[in-house]
Amino acid sequence: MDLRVVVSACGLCVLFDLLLSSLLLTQGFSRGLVPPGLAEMSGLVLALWGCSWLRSSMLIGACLGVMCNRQDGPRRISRSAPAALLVAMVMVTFAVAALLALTEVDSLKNQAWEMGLISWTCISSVGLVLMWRLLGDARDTVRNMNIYKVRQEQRARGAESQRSREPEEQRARGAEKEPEETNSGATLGRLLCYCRKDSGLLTVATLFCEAFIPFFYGVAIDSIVKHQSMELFSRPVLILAALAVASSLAMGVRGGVFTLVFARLNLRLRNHLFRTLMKQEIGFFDKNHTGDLLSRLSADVTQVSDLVSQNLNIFLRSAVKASGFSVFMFRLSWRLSLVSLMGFPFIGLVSQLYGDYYKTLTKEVQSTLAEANRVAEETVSAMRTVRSFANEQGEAESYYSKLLQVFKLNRRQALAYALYMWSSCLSEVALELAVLYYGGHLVVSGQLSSGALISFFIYMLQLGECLESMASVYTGLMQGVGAAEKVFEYLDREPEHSAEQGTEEPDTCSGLVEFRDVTFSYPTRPHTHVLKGVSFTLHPGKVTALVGPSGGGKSSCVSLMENFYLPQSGQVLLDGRPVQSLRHLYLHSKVALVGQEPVLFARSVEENISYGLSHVTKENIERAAREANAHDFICSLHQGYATSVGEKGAQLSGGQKQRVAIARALVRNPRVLILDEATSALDAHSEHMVQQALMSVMKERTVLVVAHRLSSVENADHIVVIVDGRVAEQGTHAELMDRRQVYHRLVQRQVLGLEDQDQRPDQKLDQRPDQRPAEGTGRRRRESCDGEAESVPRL
Ligand SMILES: Nc1ncnc2c1ncn2[C@@H]1O[C@H](COP(=O)(O)OP(=O)(O)OP(=O)(O)O)[C@@H](O)[C@H]1O
Repeated sequence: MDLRVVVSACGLCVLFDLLLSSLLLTQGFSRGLVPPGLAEMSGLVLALWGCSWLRSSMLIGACLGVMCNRQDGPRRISRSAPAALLVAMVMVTFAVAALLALTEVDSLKNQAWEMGLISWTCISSVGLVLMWRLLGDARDTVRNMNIYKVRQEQRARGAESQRSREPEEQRARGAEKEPEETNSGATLGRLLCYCRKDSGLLTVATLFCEAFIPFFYGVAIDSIVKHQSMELFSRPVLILAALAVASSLAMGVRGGVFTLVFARLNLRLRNHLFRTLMKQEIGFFDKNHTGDLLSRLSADVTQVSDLVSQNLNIFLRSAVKASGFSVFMFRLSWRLSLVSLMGFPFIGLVSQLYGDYYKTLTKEVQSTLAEANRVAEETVSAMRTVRSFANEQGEAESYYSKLLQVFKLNRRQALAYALYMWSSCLSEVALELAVLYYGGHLVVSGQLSSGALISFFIYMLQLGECLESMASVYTGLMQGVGAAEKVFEYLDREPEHSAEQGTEEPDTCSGLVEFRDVTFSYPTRPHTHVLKGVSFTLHPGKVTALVGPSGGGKSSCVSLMENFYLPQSGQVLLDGRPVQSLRHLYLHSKVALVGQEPVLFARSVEENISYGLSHVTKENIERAAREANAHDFICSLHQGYATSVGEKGAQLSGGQKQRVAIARALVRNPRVLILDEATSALDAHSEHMVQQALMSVMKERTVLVVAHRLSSVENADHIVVIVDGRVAEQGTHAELMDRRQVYHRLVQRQVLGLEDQDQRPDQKLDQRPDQRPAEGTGRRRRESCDGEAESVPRL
């Protein structure tokens, strides 16, 4: 709302408050405070009138504050909202105390003006809180408009030049949307929506019969103290026994329901989150660490399900019980009820402050824990490298430092909890003493029986427990909301480039692939063009080889053919249709990739070969394995095709893994076969065998070979040389050799054996299977210190 409107509204409220309070006061006094004893109360009534001045000065001060400091003022007012709430609560409490004091003097009917002042004090105290909130949320729209215009002009005047000076990584980060400020209420609402399916189960949690127990305790005590009759006494005792049995039964049912709801919610959230992750574009996985994603999927989801199911259960039960107890309390004594209700808002305020603080801490704990998980995950998955560099101690230290950060946050949580417990216990005891004191006064003055006081006291203790549970639910839910906000962040994420958006599914596919003037940069480095206007064609039935120095952009071409990323300009076409317009399943049944670093799943050989296909016969699997020259070694494994290959295929040699990966591609009978250095891990004999086998399957297909070895390139029908993201030259082996340019130089270097000298030892280590990241694309290249991809002169 606009600042000026809110300030004007505040001014009107102040005026009205002062006028009405003064009117009520003067009317009361003009009656001359007739009833005996009421004159003693004049100080109290004057103090109530004084409250209106306090409220008015607070509001006037706040208005002046926001008007003088339009930028920061509302934010500061918003931050001081708990203090304003506290003042308002004190005023309401004071008004209720005044009401109780007046009841001691005369019937309330005879004190209408004083009652009016008390009611108005309560209403206007609530109004104070509302106006405070409005001031906190108010925005100076005129000023914002002006600032917006100035910024627009500045932007138009050459913000571009400044942009070009920004570091690239920073801009890449900026390209990601700024995380919007999250609203706990909205998150909670969404979480509750997830529990909607369990609403039937959750209502069972509201089963209770404890509300009647204290009442019958009072009846039993009165039957002895007042009536001194065993006959009257035994009836309530029997009822109490029956109630005890029923309430223990209800408690058991609630426990079971809670566990069931937790399991159902956990199942739904995890399933939904994993499916959403599967839909994300490959660039998302380049940007986010595996450890972070796994942390969301496991720790955060469990925490959310646990806290939500547990807290919902407690909240529902406590809310129903609390309303039952309140009814009984008001029936026993409305005055005592008012005294006990006076203290609860204060306890609630402490809980809210604690809950908000706890939510912030929880978010920090989650992020730090995710970082610790990432370190652990990275280390464990690269254990061979860690061992070979003898860096176990270093990794343990870096994991420990992350754990220490978590510990420090946990320590703050512990301190906050201790303070919270101390303050809430203190306020509870103060309240109990106040009720006991006032209750004693009522019993002594004959306004209440002793049995009713005992019943009331038990009700109040139980109501306190219920409200405490509800307050702890708030804290617990805030903790769950902190974790849920992170889970929802992923659940809400729409993939920038969805694999599922293609719809076309042509009946025939000849396998003609065209790159038309393709320019491309990775989402993590949006301003570095990896491919710059690349154009070439892959013809059906022909083998095309993509060669060039390392980091030139060969694998990036493969990624685009697989529709892992979208080019910034230009098109990649399959049979004249852009690959992103084709249906996901269709594209990947026609185009099969054997990656540079094939990743196998921790399943059997057979399951790995038939991966992603629902109906594939054993004969087809064996045929593909034979074509990939893998059948013999698979048969020699102890369980043949049923042998498990271990995590990422760790129980197979590099060459065996590559042959299983080739079989996995061939079993789909693809029109386009991409071999991205697919035979690089094979020894000379195996490579020859695989190539012989591939020769026959290549005949009717479009084949793209990304290779470094001369042997796998020279027989290709067409060779495309890619250097620094551009097509440097293309032609057959003979043509390119005749030209004596880039290709010729690359071949010469390999023939002369210079390649090995150019590779540093760490580069060779990079090729260790345990260090290789995901198949095909997720690879990050080695970089020299200045960030440029190095050009190792390989073919
Ligand atoms: N996922 C990625 N995110 C950001 N940059 C990447 C990514 N993958 C590769 N690159 C960069 O893109 C450039 C081209 O890499 P690409 O893998 O296409 O080269 P290549 O010719 O296949 O190299 P090699 O012969 O070593 O396999 C390199 O500079 C590399 O650092």
